[in-house]
Amino acid sequence: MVRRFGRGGAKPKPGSVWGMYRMIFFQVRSQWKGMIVAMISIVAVSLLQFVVPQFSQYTIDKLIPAKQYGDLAWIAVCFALTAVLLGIFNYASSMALATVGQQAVHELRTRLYRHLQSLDLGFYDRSRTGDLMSRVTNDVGMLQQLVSSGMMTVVTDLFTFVAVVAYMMWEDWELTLIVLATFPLMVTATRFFSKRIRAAFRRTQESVAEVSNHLQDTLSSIRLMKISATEEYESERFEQRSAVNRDANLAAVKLRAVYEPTIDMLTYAGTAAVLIVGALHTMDGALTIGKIVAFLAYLRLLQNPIRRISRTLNTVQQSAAAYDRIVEVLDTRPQIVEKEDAVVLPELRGHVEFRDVGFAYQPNSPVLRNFNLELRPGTVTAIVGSSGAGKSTIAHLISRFYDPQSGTIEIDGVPLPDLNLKSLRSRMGLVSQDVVLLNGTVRENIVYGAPEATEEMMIEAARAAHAHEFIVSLPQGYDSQIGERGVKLSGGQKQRLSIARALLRDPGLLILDEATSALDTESERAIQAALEDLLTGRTSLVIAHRLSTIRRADVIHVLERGVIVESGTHEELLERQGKYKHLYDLQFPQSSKSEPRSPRQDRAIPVQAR
Ligand SMILES: Nc1ncnc2c1ncn2[C@@H]1O[C@H](COP(=O)(O)OP(=O)(O)OP(=O)(O)O)[C@@H](O)[C@H]1O
Repeated sequence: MVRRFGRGGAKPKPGSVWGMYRMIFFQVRSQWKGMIVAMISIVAVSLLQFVVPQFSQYTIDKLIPAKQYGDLAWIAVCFALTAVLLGIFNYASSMALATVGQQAVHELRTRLYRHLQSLDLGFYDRSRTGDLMSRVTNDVGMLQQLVSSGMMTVVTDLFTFVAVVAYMMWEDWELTLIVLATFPLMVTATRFFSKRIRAAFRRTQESVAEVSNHLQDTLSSIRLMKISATEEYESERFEQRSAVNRDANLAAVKLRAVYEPTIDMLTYAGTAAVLIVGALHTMDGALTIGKIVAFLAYLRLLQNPIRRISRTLNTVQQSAAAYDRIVEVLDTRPQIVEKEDAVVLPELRGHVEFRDVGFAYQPNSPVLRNFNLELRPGTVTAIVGSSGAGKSTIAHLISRFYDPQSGTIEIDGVPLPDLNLKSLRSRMGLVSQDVVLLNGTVRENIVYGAPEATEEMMIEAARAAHAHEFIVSLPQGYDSQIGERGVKLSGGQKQRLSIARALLRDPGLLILDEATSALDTESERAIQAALEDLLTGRTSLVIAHRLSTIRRADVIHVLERGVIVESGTHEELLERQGKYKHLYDLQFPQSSKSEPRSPRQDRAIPVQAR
C-alpha cells in the first residue's frame, strides 16, 4: 500500500542533515573530477590559512628582537604570495563546489518531477497541487541555496577546524584542551537548538505550501470567486494563511536569536581562557609572545568556522526540512506498477471485459460491485445512468488509473496488470467534457502524444474533426497560441481540437466521457459529424452521451449505483418500459410518444439524468 501523503497523512520519517548531504553527494558521484578539484582547493586554503599566523610569530619572535630589517621585505612578499594563492584556491573551491552542488540540485529536481509523473491518480487524489508545486520549487530552491552558499562554507570550515586543532595540540596541548573545553558546550547548544530550529522551519515551509495551495485554488477559479462575490472572504482566508506563515517564521527567528548569542558567549569565554592561561605561560617563560599572538590568530581561525557553522546552520536546518519534504514524495511508491515482463500490444482491437469487478475509491464506499461488462471490438457501447452511478469510474478502470480491489479486467484477452501501460494508453483515446488544452500552439496541442505525426496527418485529423476551418481563420492558423496567454477558443472549438487530437492517434479503443454536453449551438452539428467519423468501426465506450449518438449505439447499458440494471438497443430499451424508458420520458416529455427529430432537441436535453 502507498503511504498516506500530505495533510492528515502519516508523519514523515525524520530525515537528517547527513542524510541530506549523502543524498546530494550520491547524486553527484559521477562528477568526481569536480569533487577532487574542490577537495584539493579546500586543503590548500586551510594550509595557507595556517601559514599566515606563522609569519606573525616569526616576525615577533625572531625578526623584531634581532632587528633584521632586511628580512621584513621577505615577510611582505610571503604575505602577498599567500594572499594571491588564497584567492586562487578560494575561487577554485567555490566554483568546483557550486558546479557540483548545482548539478546535484538540477538532477534532484528532475528526479522529483519524473517520480511525480510516475505516481498514480490515487496519490494526486490525496495530494494538493499547490503543496506539490511548493515541494518542487520552494523546497528544491532551499537546497539550491544551501549548495550555493552554506554547503561550501560548512565543508571548508570543518576541514580548517580539524587541521587547526591538530596543529594547536602539537604546539601546546594544555592550552588547546582549555580551548576545546568550550566546544562540548557549543555542540550541546547546537544540538539542542538545531532540532527545534529545524522543526520551526518545517512549519514555515508547510505554511508556505498552504499559502501556495490557496493561491492555486483561488486564482485558477477566479471566475467562481467573482460570481460568488467571495473576494473579501477569500482575501481574509489568505490573510489567515499568510499570518500563520509570519508566525512560523517569527518562531524560527526567535530560536535563532537566542542560539547565536549563546554561541558568541562561549567563543568569548574561549578567547579569554587562551589570553589568561597563555599570558601565565608566557610570564613563566613556557611560551613566547609570538606564539601567543599566533595562538590567538589560530583561535580565531577555529572560532570563525564554529560561528559561521552556527550561522549557516539555519540554512542547513531549513534545507534539511525541505529535504524531508522532498524525501516524503520520493519515498511514496506508485500503486499502479508495471510488471517487468508486461505484454506490449502490437495493436489494440479493443475487446474489453470486466469480470466480477469490485472497486471503491475509499474503503467501505463501493462504487462498483460484482460488475460485468463487455465491449466487443468495432462496436459502440453506451452507458447511461444518474450522476454518481459510476460511469466515469469505468473509464478510469479501463485506462488503469486505478486497480480494482476484486475481479479482473481484460483487454484483448490480457489482464490489465499484465499489460504494458504505455502500449495500452497510447492506443486509447479519451475525449471528455473537460477539455485540457496546454499552453502552446494549436499544432502542439493536436500532435500532443503523437510526435511522429506529419503535417498532412495533423491537417487531415483537424479536417475530420471539423476544426480545420476555424483553425485557419485564427490569426496565425495552426501556429496560434492557445491556453492562458493565447487566443480564447469557444467550448465547441476546444472540443473539436480534442477530437482532432484523439483522431490523430487513431485509437483502437475510444472513450467519450460526456464529451458533448453543454455545447454552443454553432458547434453542435460540427461536433456531431466529427464524432460520427471518430466512432465509425472503432471499439467505443460512450458515457452519458447525447441521445442521437446513444440511439446508434450497438448496446446501451443503464447503470444504477454501480450495477447494470438494463441493457439493449435504444428501441429495445424503450419497449421494455423500464428504467431507460423512465429516464427518457423524464427528459423528453414531449417525445414520449414519438422519437425526437430535430438536432436542436437532441442538443437541448442530454440523456443523462441530472
Ligand atoms: N477520485 C475519487 N475519489 C473518491 N471518490 C470518488 C472519486 N471519483 C469519484 N468518486 C466517487 O465515486 C462515485 C462514482 O463516481 P463517477 O465519477 O464514476 O460517477 P459518474 O456516474 O461518472 O457521475 P457523473 O455523471 O456525475 O460524472 C461517486 O460517488 C463519486 O463521489
